[in-house]
Amino acid sequence: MSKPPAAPPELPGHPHIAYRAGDLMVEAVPVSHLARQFGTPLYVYSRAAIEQAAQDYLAAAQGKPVSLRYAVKANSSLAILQLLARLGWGFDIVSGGELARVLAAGGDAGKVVFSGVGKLESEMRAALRAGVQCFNVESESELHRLNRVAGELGRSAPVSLRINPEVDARTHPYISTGLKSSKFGIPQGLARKAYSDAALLPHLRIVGIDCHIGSQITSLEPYLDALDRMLDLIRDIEHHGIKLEHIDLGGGVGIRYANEAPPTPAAWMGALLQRLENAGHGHRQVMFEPGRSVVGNAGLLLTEVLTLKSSLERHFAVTDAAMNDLMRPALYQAWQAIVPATPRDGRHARRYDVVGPVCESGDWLGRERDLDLREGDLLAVLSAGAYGMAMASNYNTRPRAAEVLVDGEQAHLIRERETVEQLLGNEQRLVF
Ligand SMILES: Cc1ncc(COP(=O)(O)O)c(C=O)c1O
Ligand SMILES: N[C@@H](CCCC[NH3+])C(=O)O
Repeated sequence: MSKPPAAPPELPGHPHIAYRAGDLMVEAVPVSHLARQFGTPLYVYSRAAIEQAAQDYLAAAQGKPVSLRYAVKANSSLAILQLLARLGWGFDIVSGGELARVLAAGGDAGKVVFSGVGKLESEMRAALRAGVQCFNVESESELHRLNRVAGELGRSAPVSLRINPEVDARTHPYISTGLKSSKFGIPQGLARKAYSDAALLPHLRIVGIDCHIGSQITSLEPYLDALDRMLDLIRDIEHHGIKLEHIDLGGGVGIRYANEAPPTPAAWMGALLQRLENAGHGHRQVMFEPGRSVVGNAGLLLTEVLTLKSSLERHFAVTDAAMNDLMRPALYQAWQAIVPATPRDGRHARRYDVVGPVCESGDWLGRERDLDLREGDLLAVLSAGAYGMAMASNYNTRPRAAEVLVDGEQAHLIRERETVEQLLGNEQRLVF
């Protein structure tokens, strides 16, 4: 007698991604259909999940002096930027390339903040010409450079200074940005001098203050600590006659990859706004730059199992997706759920390392995962909507994956799979 199939896993924290009748579905589309139609590896996003996450933030901001600026670096696909622009979001960019994407997606330059620790003069010029809302400036040197570039263009550059509040965000060290040892921002102790200097530069207009302490933060305390430090600084700076129109508190809340229980955008934003109000700053314009929490759990990476093999010690499932497609596991030892598109009955389950074909021992997507697999099966790496495709590379001359946006029963190809010809086409051969 055959064993009844095991119940498919629940996928908490992944709205619009669920098993139905034994198949993993994104909205109304089984991912197995997508693999057949578009091939693998394939990034798949749910439009409804993105819009729901974006609406959760908008609802939390409703009626409050809050501006939302999506961090383009999390997922910069034009179609996704379009969805957010249509909902009225502005954007947080870190390069001229991201500015070009925002403009191509119909984003409003007047709602763009330009972050980043090393802006090129050409990027400054492009941003000034486009009329961005402000530059988040990270050093004295950048203040002077921006002042000169703005002067040459006959413009005035709106600036907010990014301060390093020196709090431990208690996240992965590579994605902590507010530590004393971090390259980001102006140290707290030098902030007042930087503001006084900026006030004297004729082509700059001070509009705000900014901080960002890191990403994938799942508790409120580090944000509240950072806010308290920023409020102390604001008092000090304003006491010296400099007016600040807005305070930018950086990226959004963390997401559920495994068992994390991050606050909802409403709870998170509510706590920060409450703190501001209690400190007598309730009137102040506040900006947030969420990325991961808008798109992270709205996307998955679909991959086919190419080969099953075993060593004396371990079982390996070699997939057609690799670290060049999804870098987070290799770079941060990040854990992301890996689930089958069509679960089997579990009788042949083994503990697998799910690895890619790239020639690096660090090329793994997940380690020690209990899966019942055959070659040719499809797996989905969940929570891959943020910092997935955006960080993909061509290492090993592997073309980057295609991307599909599911909308109800429809699947729209929003980026074609790269071809090897395209990759080679960028290069020049030597002529002997
Ligand atoms: C300056 C800045 N703003 C916003 C973000 C987005 O953060 P998250 O994706 O955690 O919301 C980042 C990334 O950490 C960032 O560096
Ligand atoms: N790439 C990181 C987040 C980077 C945040 C940018 N400051 C991640 O995947 O978690």
